[in-house]
Amino acid sequence: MPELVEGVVVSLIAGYYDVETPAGLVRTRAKGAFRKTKEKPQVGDRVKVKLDEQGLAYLVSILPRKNRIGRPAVANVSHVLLVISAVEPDFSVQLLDRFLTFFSWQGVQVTIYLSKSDLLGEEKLKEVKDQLAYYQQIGYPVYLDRAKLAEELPGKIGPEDIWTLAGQSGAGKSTLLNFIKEDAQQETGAISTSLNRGKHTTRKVTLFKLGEGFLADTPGFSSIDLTPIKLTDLASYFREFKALSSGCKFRGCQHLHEPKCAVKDALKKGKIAQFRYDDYLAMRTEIEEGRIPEYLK
Ligand SMILES: Nc1nc2c(ncn2[C@@H]2O[C@H](COP(=O)(O)OP(=O)(O)OP(=O)(O)O)[C@@H](O)[C@H]2O)c(=O)[nH]1
Ligand SMILES: [Zn+2]
Repeated sequence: MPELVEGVVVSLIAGYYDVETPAGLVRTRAKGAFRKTKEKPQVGDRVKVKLDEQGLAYLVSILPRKNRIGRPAVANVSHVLLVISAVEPDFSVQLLDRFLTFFSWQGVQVTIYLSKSDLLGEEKLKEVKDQLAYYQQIGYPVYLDRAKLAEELPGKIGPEDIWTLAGQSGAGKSTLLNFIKEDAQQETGAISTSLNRGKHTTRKVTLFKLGEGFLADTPGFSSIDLTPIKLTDLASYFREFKALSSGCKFRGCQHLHEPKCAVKDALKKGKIAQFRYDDYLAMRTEIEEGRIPEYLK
């Protein structure tokens, strides 16, 4: 009786799929019949693997995919570590809001890391910190300290979780990834083999074990496209709006000119930041007109 096990595709190498299973890492080939179908297994896919009597392993099916994001693409991303720089490129809540909205739409949770805070003067840094405090308050974990992030990250990655990095070009994704990998390597010698393998496949993506799940071993991605978002859904991706929307008089309230709107009420009282609301309006226009800002391309 051939044995069927479930696992996660952690890398693609010359026609082979390496699958992490409860029994360890298994190098598999896609089954002939399955290869003919259009669907190709991707890194991050949960798959079923059949082990035959000769000890050969075949990837026989892909379980339903939750999402597929980034370049190179990773399937089933559960969390993004969003790197946003204090300078070069300059910190901007507009940029941050667009990333957060995109990931919310994709059903991905976000942890924010502010890079290059060392390059900012005290006064400017305080401004940025104040703005980030708002995001923390609405539920996004925020880190400014790289060492603290690297230390706490493994504990945040639960079983089945797949994390990847994202952020604007030059934000510091590679720098952070290298730091995290070094830190992880010092903690556990066990993952060093998969880390080394990753080094030779920089254009491809590899998942390495971190915490109880995985972190993608690539600098992640910098471009996102918001234009496919349905306009009437946009407000639901602003988490503090969503939390309040049950208090709006109208179901499906877009928080524009509707009477008795809980979101506009909170805005007036200063509970919702004006910059968030302004961004909501700006993004509505962008989606309506089908254009996205230059820095997101
Ligand atoms: N001072 C300082 N410099 C940093 C920090 N993080 C990154 N840098 C520098 O910022 C530059 C860009 O960093 P990368 O890590 O290459 O940025 P990236 O996000 O991977 O960029 P892309 O590959 O273009 O997407 C490099 O010169 C880094 O050395 C930081 O926390 N402080
Ligand atoms: Zn409303």
